[in-house]
Parts: sequence; C-alpha cells; structure tokens
Amino acid sequence: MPQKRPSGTLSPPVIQRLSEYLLILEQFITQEQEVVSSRALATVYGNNSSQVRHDIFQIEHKGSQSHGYLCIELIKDIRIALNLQNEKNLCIIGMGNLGRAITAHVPFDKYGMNLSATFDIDPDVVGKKIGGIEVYSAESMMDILKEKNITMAALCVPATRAQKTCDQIIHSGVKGILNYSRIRLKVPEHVSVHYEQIICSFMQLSYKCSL
Ligand SMILES: NC(=O)c1ccc[n+]([C@@H]2O[C@H](COP(=O)([O-])OP(=O)(O)OC[C@H]3O[C@@H](n4cnc5c(N)ncnc54)[C@H](O)[C@@H]3O)[C@@H](O)[C@H]2O)c1
Repeated sequence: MPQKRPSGTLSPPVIQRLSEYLLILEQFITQEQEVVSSRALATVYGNNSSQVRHDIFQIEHKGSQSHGYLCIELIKDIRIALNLQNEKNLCIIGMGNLGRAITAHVPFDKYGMNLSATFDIDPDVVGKKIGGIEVYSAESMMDILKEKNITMAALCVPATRAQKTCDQIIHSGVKGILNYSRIRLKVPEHVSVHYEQIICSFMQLSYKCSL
C-alpha cells in the first residue's frame, strides 16, 4: 500500500500531475465521457496506471478503481485537493507582450483565481484597462496589493527589475510568484517561486530530437 501524505502536503510532482489530470478530465467531460479508468487516464497523460492510482489515492478520492472513476467526481476531488475552491487574488506585473498574452489567454477564473490588478511603469498604459483589468502604476503597487489582498503574482518585467519588484511585492503580502524573467530570485522561505521558461522546454525537446 503506498503511503498517504498528511493533507495539505502533496508533493510538487503529484500537484503537477493532478493539475494536468484535471485538464484531461475536463476534456473527457466535453466529449461526454462520464467514466475513466486509471489506464485510460494514464494513456492520455503519458504515464502508467499505477502512477495514476497512486496520485488519486493521495487525494482520498472515494471512487472505485475497478469500475473506473466518475470524471465529474474526480474533478471535484482534485479541485478540493488543489485548494482551487478558495478564491485567491493575483496580479500581473509588467503589461508588455507577455503580461498581455497571459491576461488574454489564461482562464484564471475557472480555477479559483481572480486577476485583480495589473501593474506597469509605462505612462501610456497606466490607468487603462487591458482585458477588462485596470493597469495600475508600479508606484501604487504596494498599496494596491494590500488593499486587494493579492497573494500571488506573475512577474513579467525585464530581468533588471525583477529582484527589486520581487522584494516589494513580498513586503506587501505576496506569497506565490510565477517568475518569467530570466533571473533566479532570492526570496524568504515562506514564499514560493515557480520559474517558467518556454525556451527550456524547447531545449529539452531539442535534446530529445538530437538523440
Ligand atoms: N519565461 C519565458 O518563457 C519568457 C518568454 C518571453 C519573455 N520573457 C521575459 O518576460 C519579461 C517580459 O517580456 P515581454 O516580452 O513582455 O517584455 P516587454 O518589454 O514587452 O514588457 C515588459 C513590461 O514591463 C514593464 N516594466 C518595466 N519595469 C517595470 C516595473 N519595475 N514595474 C512594472 N512594470 C515594469 C514595461 O513597461 C513593459 O510594459 C522579460 O523579462 C522577458 O525576458 C520570458
């Protein structure tokens, strides 16, 4: 029997896989597929059925493995396990090409996140709305973050501005940062940083293609 972790302590790889299972299960629902076996889920995801069962075991899903999992119930339990039912406020800092693309294309509201503010230093965009969200000035950032109880941020500023911006937002209560800039950030222990570099995915692909 695999070991279950105490609730609230899913490992990063399990969190990663569960979030991807969630998207696959939603796709099954749109195709009117109500039940899925661990093997079918593993085939679509690209791992194996024992890994899928192990991951689902971690979230205490009550569904039956032998008859397959009910997609709708599994979606519910994954959302609870990932704590998506408690809405969190987030912001985007740097409303250039990347910040605008994220604002336009990431469905935050579907996954318990509320894009509450965006920030920039460019006077041409400050005060405007992009994708229906107000762009505030970087100077007002610390006050707005506190006022709107924003705890997560996507950092889309040039690398030279990233650490200073990071320090400011942590001071204002941000606990999770998705950093798109190319520098590694120094943060206190209570803050989580995720790094997202599209080029690194291409490097991995390039390596595999060259084997
Ligand atoms: N991770 C990835 O895969 C990936 C992909 C593309 C770009 N990037 C990085 O993301 C960042 C943004 O890229 P981009 O193409 O959108 O650049 P961009 O120049 O189009 O946008 C940057 C924006 O940040 C604003 N800005 C500058 N300093 C600021 C500050 N202190 N506070 C708030 N806003 C500030 C600028 O006014 C501008 O609007 C860069 O660091 C870039 O290297 C990463």
